[in-house]
Order: sequence, then structure tokens, then C-alpha cells
Amino acid sequence: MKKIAMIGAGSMAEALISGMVEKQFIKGEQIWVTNRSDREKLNRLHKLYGVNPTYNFEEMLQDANVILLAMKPKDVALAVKQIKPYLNHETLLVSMLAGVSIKSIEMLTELSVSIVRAMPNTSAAIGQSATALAANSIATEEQINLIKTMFDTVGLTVYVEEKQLDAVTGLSGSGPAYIYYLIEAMEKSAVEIGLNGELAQKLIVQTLIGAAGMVSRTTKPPKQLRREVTSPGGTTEAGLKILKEHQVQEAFIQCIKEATSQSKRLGLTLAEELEKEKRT
Ligand SMILES: NC(=O)C1=CN([C@@H]2O[C@H](COP(=O)(O)OP(=O)(O)OC[C@H]3O[C@@H](n4cnc5c(N)ncnc54)[C@H](OP(=O)(O)O)[C@@H]3O)[C@@H](O)[C@H]2O)C=CC1
Ligand SMILES: O=C(O)[C@@H]1CCC=N1
Repeated sequence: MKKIAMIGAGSMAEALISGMVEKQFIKGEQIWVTNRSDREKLNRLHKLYGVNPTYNFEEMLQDANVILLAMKPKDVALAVKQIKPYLNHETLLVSMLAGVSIKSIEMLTELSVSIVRAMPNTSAAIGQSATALAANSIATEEQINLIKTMFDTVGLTVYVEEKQLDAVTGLSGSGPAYIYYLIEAMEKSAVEIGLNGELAQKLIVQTLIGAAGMVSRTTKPPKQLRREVTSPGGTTEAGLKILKEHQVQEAFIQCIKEATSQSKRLGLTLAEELEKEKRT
């Protein structure tokens, strides 16, 4: 890989840059990054990772092996319009956008280009993303393998059918936020029950790492692991009773379903706009 061009320089782009550079998949100087107008952010990325900040699409896209779309779904139409003059049949477009279908991107490019959709998460910054990939039929095996190798450097990568990407987005794309929300609650409670914040954070983080390790390294299902913590008449049982009363598990299920639906809605909104444009 000689050159990656990133259109968009937000949280997800930075997480990916940070992970790829840290894992020495690519040097910062081989990455070109642009955004809409936040010059300060581009300069910060340059200082931190050595990437090339630019607003010159020609310089950025010339000979790029991969062009990464990393803007919000609502901004993709304008972004693709801007890069369209520099696309050709050799182009390999990678989209990290929630919901936006391969078909919509094809409609925007109006060109037969290889497209790989990826749904990573921000833990890519420390090489711990859970990423799912789906590609169009133009993408070659070599191109798909290249993108798999790229995301492998920032965590676990799996292939899915494109129609499964909304569910992946609701589950693992947004997933880190659900865990941070839980950590916030644990931190708040720790202070209220009289623990020092710094000490509590250490205990919470290790508890999460330990629980994740137990799920991934033992063959026991989470339900059994939960039962093993829960002594009859003990503390866990008393605590879990409150979670059940508040239907916390159902709330989590609803949360993931709603995030999945929102991914579908984001994609549909754009698809409808593009169909409407095509008809007029
Ligand atoms: N954040 C996450 O956890 C994840 C996000 N994603 C997906 O990644 C994408 C980016 O998300 P995230 O990083 O959070 O978003 P951010 O809002 O943090 O970043 C969006 C970036 O896109 C830039 N941008 C917008 N329009 C254009 C344009 N026309 N040309 C060039 N750059 C443009 C913005 O520039 P400026 O700041 O100058 O306006 C900004 O740098 C989304 O589509 C999201 O669905 C996928 C997985 C996880
Ligand atoms: O919230 C979002 O829309 C993006 C997609 C997955 C995580 N963040």
C-alpha cells in the first residue's frame, strides 16, 4: 500500500489513522487527509501522526490506492461530487458510513468502481476494533484482501453480507458507546458509595477486561458466567434484582434494535433522495 486518501478527518478517521500508524501498517506520510473546513484538526493530525493535510483533491487522490469515505452519511453526496472528477476504473473506494448502501455510492460515482463497505468502531485507535466488511461485485479478491489486511491491523475483521451491515452498526459500530455509558454509571455509583474516583476507575476497567476475557477465553456462555458470580442470597443477586426490575436487559435489546433501525433510515433517506434526483 503506497497511499491512502481520507475524505473526512473526524473521530473514526483519527481512530483508524492512529491504529494503522501505531501498528506500522502504513507510515503517516503515506496518508493524505482532508475535511470540510477544520484546518486546525488537520494540523493536529499532522503533528500527531505525520499525515499530509490537504484541501487539494488532485494532489490527494492522484495515485491513491485507497480512497476512504469518512464523513457523515448526510455529507456523502457533496463529498463524492467533489472527488468524482478524480475517480477512474482503478479506484478502490472504502466507505465507513453507517447505512449508506453500495448502490447509493454507485449512483453517486456514476462509474464502475470497486467499493468496499466497512463498519469498524473507534477502538481501532488501540488496535481493538470489531470491523465487518462487504464489497460490490467489481471489487477484486486482491482489493478485498487488501482492505481486510488494513482493518486487521486495527482489530478483528469479519466478512458479512451487505444487508447485515445495519445490524453490525447497531451492535458493534455503536457498541463502544453503550459500554462507556455503563462505565459512566459505574463511576457515578462508585463515588456515591464512597470510593475514590481514580481507584474506582482502575477496578471498573479491570472488571470489564476480566469479564470480556472470561467470555472470550472460556467456553462458558455469559448466562452461566453470570450465575457463577451470583450466590443465592448474596450481593450480586440483590443488585441484579434492581436491573431486572428496571428491565435493563430489555432496554439494551431495544437500544441495539433502534440503532440498527437508525442505520437503515440513514441509508434510506439518501437512497430516496438519489432516486428522486434521478427521476427529475
Ligand atoms: N464515530 C464512530 O464511532 C463510527 C463512525 N462511523 C462512520 O464514520 C463516518 C464518520 O463518523 P465520525 O468520524 O464520527 O464523524 P465526524 O463528524 O467526527 O467527522 C466527519 C468528518 O467529515 C468531514 N466532512 C464532511 N463533509 C465533507 C466533505 N464534503 N469533504 C471532506 N470532508 C468532509 C468533516 O469535516 P469538518 O470537521 O471540517 O466539518 C469531519 O472531518 C460516519 O459516516 C459514521 O457513520 C463508522 C463506525 C464508527
Ligand atoms: O453514531 C453513528 O451514527 C456512528 C455509526 C456507528 C458509530 N457511530
